[in-house]
Amino acid sequence: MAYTGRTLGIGLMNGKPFAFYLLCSRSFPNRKAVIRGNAAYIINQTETDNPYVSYPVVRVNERYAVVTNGLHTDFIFQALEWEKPRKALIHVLDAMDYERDDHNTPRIAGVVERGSERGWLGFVGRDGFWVRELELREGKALVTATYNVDGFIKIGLSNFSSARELATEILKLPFEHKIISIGIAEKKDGWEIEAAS
Ligand SMILES: NC(=O)c1ncn([C@@H]2O[C@H](COP(=O)(O)O)[C@@H](O)[C@H]2O)c1NC=O
Repeated sequence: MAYTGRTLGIGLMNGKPFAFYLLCSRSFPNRKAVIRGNAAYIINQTETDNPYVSYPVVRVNERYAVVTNGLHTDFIFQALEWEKPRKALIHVLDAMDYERDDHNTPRIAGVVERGSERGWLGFVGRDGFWVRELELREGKALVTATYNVDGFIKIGLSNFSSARELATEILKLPFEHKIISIGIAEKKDGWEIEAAS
């Protein structure tokens, strides 16, 4: 598979929604994930002027989990206080647009809802913009990425029963330049967030 860069997915396992993030990077491999309460952050550990390589990557509340490849995580999460996921993704991705870096790197985003078998993916690039509300299928992830994925692809996953197991499974996927994975899985009263590297 060609290099996908930042890659994320949403799906259903054992009847419960999940989401994941897979940080793949050629240029900034020295990163770490920090999980704090209801949020996770990607932190770049080398000196750089690039504004796109450290960011809030996950935010959850008792209803939604949001995962993205940039600062738009917080804006989408906040918009969910007054609008549904499809509208929140449309508004925020349209407002923030793609990254003004050397690659015109797209912004990507995923949202899942506790107790729901529907999920949402969004993408804004220089030449494309889409937001989809999707039916989640048992044992499958719907996956999009910054580079070389046309829309989204469907990937089958081995059974997992925790966010940690999900993060470990995701690291086994055949994507290039994998650095960190983050699993987000439904639990009794919210979401579990775990990272693996
Ligand atoms: N979110 C991230 O972790 C992230 N990592 C790298 N980028 C951007 O993508 C460019 C290419 O990075 P790479 O060669 O690692 O795929 C970087 O110069 C940077 O502007 C990112 N921006 C969006 O994906």
